[in-house]
Amino acid sequence: MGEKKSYLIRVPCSSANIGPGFDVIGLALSMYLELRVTIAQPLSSQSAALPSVSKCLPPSSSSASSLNCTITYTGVSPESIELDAASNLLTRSALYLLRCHGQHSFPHPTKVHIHNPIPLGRGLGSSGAAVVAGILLGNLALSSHSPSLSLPKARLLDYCLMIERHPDNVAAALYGGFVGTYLNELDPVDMARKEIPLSEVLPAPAGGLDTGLKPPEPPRGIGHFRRFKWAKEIKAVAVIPDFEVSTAKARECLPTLYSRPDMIFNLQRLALLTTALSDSPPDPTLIYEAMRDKIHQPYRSTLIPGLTQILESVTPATHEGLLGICLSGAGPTILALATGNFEGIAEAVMERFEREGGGIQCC
Ligand SMILES: Nc1ncnc2c1ncn2[C@@H]1O[C@H](COP(=O)(O)OP(=O)(O)OP(=O)(O)O)[C@@H](O)[C@H]1O
Ligand SMILES: N[C@@H](CCO)C(=O)O
Repeated sequence: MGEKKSYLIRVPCSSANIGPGFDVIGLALSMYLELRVTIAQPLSSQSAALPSVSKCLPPSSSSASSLNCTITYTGVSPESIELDAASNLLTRSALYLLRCHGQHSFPHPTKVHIHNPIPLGRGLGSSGAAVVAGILLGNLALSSHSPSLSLPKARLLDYCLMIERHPDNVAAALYGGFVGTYLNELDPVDMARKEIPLSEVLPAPAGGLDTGLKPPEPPRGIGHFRRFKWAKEIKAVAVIPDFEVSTAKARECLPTLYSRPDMIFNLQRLALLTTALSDSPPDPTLIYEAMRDKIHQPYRSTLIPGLTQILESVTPATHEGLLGICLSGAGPTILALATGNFEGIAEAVMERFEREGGGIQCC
């Protein structure tokens, strides 16, 4: 084993759905999960041209080495983040990719410092960012052994989609920008492979060398994305309530069947929304209407006190600069798109959370 090389992996948080685009639309925002990674290089690959990294941040907490990988962490909710590589979502995602390629642990020694400002379980794609960062880490570890093994982004998206099974957050996190996504209709064999229980793709904890088992590889081309244009005047304001809503719970409260009028309501708006958000100057009347939704927000209001009142009362007519407003991802964060008056809009949402939501504070 020769020298060590350092790398920086930076993945944005994201807001999914943007109203009517449930499981379709993702918007990357400017808050980043960062990994500072040091991997020992086999002598044969020392000459490979790879990104460099600046100094690591001082760790707040660290783990003993597991599966050849030591994790340190700074950022939000340190008490909720596993520091054992066999249990941490990020390193388990990396191990999934490595094990599909016959490597059962990280190159010895691998050090990963995670700096995470993305609040967990608030609808800002923390898990999507963690999965994308983990798959990028796995790809880095794989290519450190043999640069020719490095996988293209489209294939990395397949790996991400085996773990986080809706494409909106992971596509925005992996590619950046404002994206539309779909899942392909796969042939029956590949479809069955895609539906393999998550516990088999990502066992928790991930076993050590002794498991010897190869996990199910992703079918090729599970999902596809397209980046849309975004009008430069439009900025995002995220109001983050001080409580968590797990995405799993927020999906359980949705119906399995929808009425034709509700589906048509969403399709009509979604068809206009992506263009409306690229138009300069933006049209508040069109965007506010195009961000309305009938297939997830009304059901999620049971988990998020005050949601309905906020969406109905904070409008372009009442708040100058506002274009549209929606639940961010599975919530509870509220996402407002605006051209100005950002603080006034944020204060109005916070005030209504406190009043209508029985004293909910925002952080
Ligand atoms: N950096 C991280 N390291 C380890 N685990 C993480 C990390 N980020 C998120 N997680 C895991 O993901 C969970 C949150 O995922 P969840 O899908 O419920 O919400 P979210 O991704 O923040 O919101 P949304 O999917 O609505 O945008 C956390 O409770 C934690 O278990
Ligand atoms: N589209 C997903 C995003 C959250 O991860 C949902 O709303 O459940």
